[in-house]
Amino acid sequence: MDFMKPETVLNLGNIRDALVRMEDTIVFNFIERSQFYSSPSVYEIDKFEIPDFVGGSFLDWTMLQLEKLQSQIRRFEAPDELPFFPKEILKSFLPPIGYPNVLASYSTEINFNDEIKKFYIQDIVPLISCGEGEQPENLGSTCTADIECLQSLSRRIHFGKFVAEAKFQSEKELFIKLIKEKNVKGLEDAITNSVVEEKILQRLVEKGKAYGVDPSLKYSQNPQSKVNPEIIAVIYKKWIIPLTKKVEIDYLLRRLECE
Ligand SMILES: O=C(O)C(=O)C[C@]1(C(=O)O)C=C[C@@H](O)C=C1
Repeated sequence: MDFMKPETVLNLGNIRDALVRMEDTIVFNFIERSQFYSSPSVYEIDKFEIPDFVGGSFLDWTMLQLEKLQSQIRRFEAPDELPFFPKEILKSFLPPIGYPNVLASYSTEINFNDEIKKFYIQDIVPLISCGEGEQPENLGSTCTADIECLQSLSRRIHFGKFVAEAKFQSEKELFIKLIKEKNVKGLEDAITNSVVEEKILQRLVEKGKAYGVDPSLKYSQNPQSKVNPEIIAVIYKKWIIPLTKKVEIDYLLRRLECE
C-alpha cells in the first residue's frame, strides 16, 4: 500500500497483506528479544539516576530519546506510526511530507501505546525472554530489543484504524446505525471475521517454526525454536487481535464526528 495514494490504503485486501507482513517483523523482533533475560531493571521506575529524568524507567527514557530523534526525521508524520510520548516529540527540520488524509481527523487521539507497553512488560516479556533475572551487561541491548518489539506491536495494533475506515466505507449504512446506537457489541460482531483470525493463528505457528530454527537443522531430529511458536499464537490471540479490535471500535464510535 502507498500512503500517498488513498485508494490503495483503504483496500481491505491490501491492509490484510500489510498485517501479514507485519507478522514477520513481530516474530523476528520476539526472536531478537528472546536472547535476553527478563531484566526487570529495564522497566523499574527510577531504578537509575538519569539526569533531568524522574518518574520513568530506563526503557521510558530510551524510548523518549529515540522518539525525539525519530520525530525529527518525520517518523510520526507517517499515518501508520504513533509515538509513545506524543506530548514530547519534536518538529522536524525537514519539509512536511503532506500525506493525504485517509483517516478521520481525531485518529491520532486514539493511542493505545500506554496499554501496549503495560501488557508487553507484564505479559509478553516473561513469555519470550530466555530466563528470569538480570543481565546488567545487556541492559542497553535488551532495551533496544524491547523498543523494536513495542514499535512493531504499536504499528500493528493501530493499523486497526485503517481496517475500521475501510469497513466503514464499504458498509456505511450498517455502521452508521450501530454507531448512532452506540452499540459496542454490534460493532464488535460487525468487524469480527473469525476465519481470518483462525488463519492468522495457524500461520503464526508455522512462521514461529520456520523463522525460529536454524534451517540447516530443520529436518534433523530436534530443532529448537527460539520462541515457542504456540506462544506467539497465544500472544496474538490474547492481546494483539483483541487490542486491534478495540482500536477499530474506538475509532468507529467517533466516526460520525466527521460525516
Ligand atoms: O482483518 C480484519 O478484518 C480485521 O479486522 C483485523 C483482525 C486482526 O486483528 O487481525 C481483527 C478482527 C477480525 O476478526 C480479523 C482480523
